[in-house]
Amino acid sequence: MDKIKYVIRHGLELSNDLNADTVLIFTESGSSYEQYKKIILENPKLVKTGLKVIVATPNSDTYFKLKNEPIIPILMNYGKNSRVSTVNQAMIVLLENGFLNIGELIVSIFGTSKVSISNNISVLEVDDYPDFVRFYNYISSLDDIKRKVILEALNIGIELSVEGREGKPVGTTFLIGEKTELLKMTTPLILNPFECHDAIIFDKKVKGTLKELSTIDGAFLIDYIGNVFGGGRYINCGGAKINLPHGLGARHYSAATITKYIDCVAITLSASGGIVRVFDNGEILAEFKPNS
Ligand SMILES: Nc1ncnc2c1ncn2[C@@H]1O[C@H](COP(=O)(O)OP(=O)(O)OP(=O)(O)O)[C@@H](O)[C@H]1O
Ligand SMILES: [Mn+2]
Repeated sequence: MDKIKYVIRHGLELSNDLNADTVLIFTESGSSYEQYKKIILENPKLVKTGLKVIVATPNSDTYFKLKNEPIIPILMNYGKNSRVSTVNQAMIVLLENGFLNIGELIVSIFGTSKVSISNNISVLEVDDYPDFVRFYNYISSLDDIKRKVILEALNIGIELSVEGREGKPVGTTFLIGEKTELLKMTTPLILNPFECHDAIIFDKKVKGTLKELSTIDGAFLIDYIGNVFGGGRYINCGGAKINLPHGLGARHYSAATITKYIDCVAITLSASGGIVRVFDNGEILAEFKPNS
């Protein structure tokens, strides 16, 4: 039996022994999933009834093939990330899409030719991610479109944290709220790159533009239905009593402050460390460390 099969069978046996709720398989080409199918054909008992099988791939062809399979496929750009940050990113994607619930136990498996069992199989508990759980509870209380806009901005922040720009780390701020209020509380540092453009955050071209423009100073303004209507905006409000951990500077204080003054959500990406933070009502609601 070739090495990948051992790793996957080992992962499935572990999920069985632990009575896991979910098995999360990572595959680029889809070959690990093919191996999984062969193994369960030979040992059907390895997949307990009710076990959720999720297959994550960065390859869109593989993703479309998986869509016809009796599993949950997810397309996520994890590239050459470390296994730990890939699993972290997958947890965020799965929680965002409601594929995982609080209290669940997950066994994640990377089928790979370079067998280093050490980081090919990991056991994760959703509750080990209190930030995710807190954020998950908050985000699931929002109406559908608002939730999707915030998650999309978060995704862009997380991808930017992993990718940087021209090989360098970037920092930026996304403010999601009511247009007139956000415009009132911010001033333009540059001519508005989104002026007279119909820019919707879900549009791939807009996502690319936001990533490209993340190198400029200031914040992006997005309304609750996803229109990106401002960029390079300076948050012009201070004086609120804000308590943040040491080491955070003006980007984070301004993001926290504006969420204290008006009803909006701020998402920051720190240029020093790549941590993505979500602010609501002057506090850090969640921190995501995609590169940890
Ligand atoms: N009031 C503000 N409104 C919008 N953007 C701001 C504001 N203050 C700072 N920034 C942005 O944050 C960038 C970094 O500033 P600073 O280093 O003080 O923040 P920080 O919280 O330490 O963030 P980082 O962790 O990214 O360094 C600035 O170059 C600017 O682009
Ligand atoms: Mn700084």
